[in-house]
Amino acid sequence: MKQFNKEVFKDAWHLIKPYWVSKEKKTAYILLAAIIFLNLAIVFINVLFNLWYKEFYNALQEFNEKAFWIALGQFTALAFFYIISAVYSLYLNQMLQIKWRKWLTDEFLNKWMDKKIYYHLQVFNHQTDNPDQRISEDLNMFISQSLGLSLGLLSSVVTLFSFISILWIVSGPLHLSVFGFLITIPGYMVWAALIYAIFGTWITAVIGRPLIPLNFNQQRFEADFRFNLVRIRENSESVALYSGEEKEHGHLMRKFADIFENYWKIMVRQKKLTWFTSGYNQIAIIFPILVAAPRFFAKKIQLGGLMQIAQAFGQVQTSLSYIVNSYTALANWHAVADRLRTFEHNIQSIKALQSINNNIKYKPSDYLLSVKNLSIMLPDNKTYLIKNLNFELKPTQSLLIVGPSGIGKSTLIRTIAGLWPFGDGEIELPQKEKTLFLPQKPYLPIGTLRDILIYPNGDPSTDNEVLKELLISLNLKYLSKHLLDVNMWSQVLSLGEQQYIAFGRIFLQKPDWIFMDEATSALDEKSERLLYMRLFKELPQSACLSVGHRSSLLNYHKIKLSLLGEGNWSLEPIKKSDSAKISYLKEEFA
Ligand SMILES: Nc1ncnc2c1ncn2[C@@H]1O[C@H](COP(=O)(O)OP(=O)(O)OP(=O)(O)O)[C@@H](O)[C@H]1O
Repeated sequence: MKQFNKEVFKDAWHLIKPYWVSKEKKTAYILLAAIIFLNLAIVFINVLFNLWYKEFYNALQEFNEKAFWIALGQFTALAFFYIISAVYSLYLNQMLQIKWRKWLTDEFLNKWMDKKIYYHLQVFNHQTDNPDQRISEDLNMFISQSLGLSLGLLSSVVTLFSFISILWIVSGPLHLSVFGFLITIPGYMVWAALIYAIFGTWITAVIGRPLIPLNFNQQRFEADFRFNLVRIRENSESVALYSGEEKEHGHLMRKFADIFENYWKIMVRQKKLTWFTSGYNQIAIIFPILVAAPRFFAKKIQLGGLMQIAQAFGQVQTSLSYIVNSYTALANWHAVADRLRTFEHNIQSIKALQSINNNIKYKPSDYLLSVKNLSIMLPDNKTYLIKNLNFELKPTQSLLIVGPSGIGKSTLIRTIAGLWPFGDGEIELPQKEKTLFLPQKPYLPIGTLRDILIYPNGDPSTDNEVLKELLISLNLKYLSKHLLDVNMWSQVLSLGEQQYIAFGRIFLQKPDWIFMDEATSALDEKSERLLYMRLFKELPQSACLSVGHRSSLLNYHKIKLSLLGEGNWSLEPIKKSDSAKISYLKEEFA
């Protein structure tokens, strides 16, 4: 963790400021003003309570029943306003927190999603650990702590100054005789409170300081453990097939051992701290009475005065302790702000890398995909996957990219999609809405099959019957009954079924340009054939670019682009002999 310095506050200000100058600033300022007002009202009511203490206990001491009932009436009124202020101060505080959090979450999601940064964070190897934790927990903590700390400090400072003056007035001077000299300490209870609070909070800080890094680590270990559990859930089938339970169990318990060890240290430290703080708090009840007792027994103050002193002392000591203790909260707040700023910095450096690595020029085109002098490299910007590639693809045409594993076929598709920035050349590409990219493992968002089929560019008003018919035509009749069931479909459906669904998206969304990266690899050859035939029948005008290893794919494409390694490639029409079966297949389908 960094030391506290100007940079820390500058960083935090960077995170705080945007909301307070945003479109929502008016509501935010109104809420903040109301919360500050209510907090100050609470301090004021506490001051009135302090005066009340005097009246009430004096009435008791003097057996004055009338004054007793008047004091009870005053108490009821004060308590009434106190309760209203406390309830609305918390309510409005939470309202401001959630509004601020909503706004900031939206901002962070924008930054993370913008220009495919979430993807490039991984490609450029600028991984930020657990971005999910940063966007959910850290933002939440940052906002609640920023508000909590600043409002808490404000209340404590105002309380401190209000009660120090009261304590000064009610405590009176203390006359001491030291070695024959008469020493007078004016407002001696104020000094007693100061010494007590500073001594107490200093010891608390010494004992409690190691808790700061321990709590910081605990959060990290918990997030790590959770992440590993989620990975098993997402890969449950593979783990089950490998019967990897024992290994996974061992791995998870090793991760949990970090939590356990760290928590043990927290426990031990917390125990030491509780020994001290509970003693300190107990003594705080009796300490002011002890210190003020000599003046009470000397009949210089009444019972009411004694109770008033005790209460004012408590307020001064609590607010002082809060101020001194806030450094713990500040350290936590600092850690959270630091994590959020690192995340933002990483996003910024990705943007910078994106603008450095932008030698591939993308131009919009209506009628063709054109690749000119395209070279593609690995992220080291030295190793060529493809050198000076040139080809064109027009509507109705089909191109098949072939080559050994790891040669760069998917990377070419990524480059055409604008995801891979390492290289140079020129790509003319139809608009995004007219294209559909199908990866080998289709992405099925969590939701209904309806949501999945219309993802990403489908018409949201598509009739359910149309979607059911589509599923039936894809040999997925049994799924048509579950069109509106929410499920983690990517874990329920076989990979082949998922590839069928991905084709369903093509038939539904009818893109003019279809890019398929081994999109039929999990299907049997007959299914593959039927899907391609249906594609040519229903979307005769569309252009299709596929990547694949299977020779059967030659039947469905007119041009072959072979990647040969070290950047070399060849482009040739697919010979009739290669695709001899195609006319027969067409007939079969018709
Ligand atoms: N994010 C990345 N960082 C570094 N190297 C990468 C990254 N993604 C891919 N590569 C490398 O780029 C090369 C080409 O990968 P690509 O996925 O394009 O191969 P492919 O021809 O599609 O292989 P396959 O047929 O197995 O799918 C591989 O050597 C791979 O390791």
